[in-house]
Amino acid sequence: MTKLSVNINKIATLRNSRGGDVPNVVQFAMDVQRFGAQGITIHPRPDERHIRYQDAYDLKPIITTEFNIEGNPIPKFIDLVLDTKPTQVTLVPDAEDAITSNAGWDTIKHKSFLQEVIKEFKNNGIRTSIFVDPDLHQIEGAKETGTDRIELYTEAYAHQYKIGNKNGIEPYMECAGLANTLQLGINAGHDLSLDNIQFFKENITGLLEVSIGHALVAESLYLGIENVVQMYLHKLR
Ligand SMILES: CC(=O)[C@@H](O)[C@H](O)COP(=O)(O)O
Ligand SMILES: NCC(=O)COP(=O)(O)O
Repeated sequence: MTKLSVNINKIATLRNSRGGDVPNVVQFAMDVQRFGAQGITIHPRPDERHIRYQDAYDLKPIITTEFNIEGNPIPKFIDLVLDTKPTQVTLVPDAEDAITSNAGWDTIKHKSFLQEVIKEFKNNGIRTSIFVDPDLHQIEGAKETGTDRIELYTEAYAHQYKIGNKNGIEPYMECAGLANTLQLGINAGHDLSLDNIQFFKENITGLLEVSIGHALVAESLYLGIENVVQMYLHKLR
């Protein structure tokens, strides 16, 4: 079975755009779990433009499923993760000014750094995952870091699928095959959506978890808008 971890960054983006507490990210996380999601993902960024570090502390007590915190392991992030002890930490090499995550780790170049931080998280009972491009050398490098899992960066797959090229799945299938052989757990994320998720799932053996945020929130707006407009019209009769 593949677990669905809902990334709630975009809920925090909406909240922050007005100040105040609407929508409430803690309530949203509770509801999403009640609706069946098997995990909650957050990706606090250093500028706290969406999820704030305080959100991680507020969410921790209400998460009854799996709590996944993603981010670049700068000292402030490492402290947050060690303090809140999520189920899983996903290390992402994103630049401070990146609009969103745009590359996986160079697991060969950063091997000793990754080994060091992964060891610290694992010593504290936190499962580790590292964000990687679908490249066989990077999967081999990931194994050397000691990580429990990899998260396949699916932006390229999503793009190829959107333009009608289903062959875009092939590098992911090869990497998943190697990861399974190396006994690395497989997660995936970035730009996964209702359109492309089923084909990905059907072709990736051993897919343990997907984290989905941007498309899931946009789809929720589209799929919910008719109902909400009708509710307003009803009140205005
Ligand atoms: C690692 C990854 O692909 C996601 O965490 C994604 O980067 C979401 O982050 P933003 O919501 O800041 O775009
Ligand atoms: N790890 C990927 C993630 O959490 C969500 O990415 P996206 O669905 O917002 O692109």
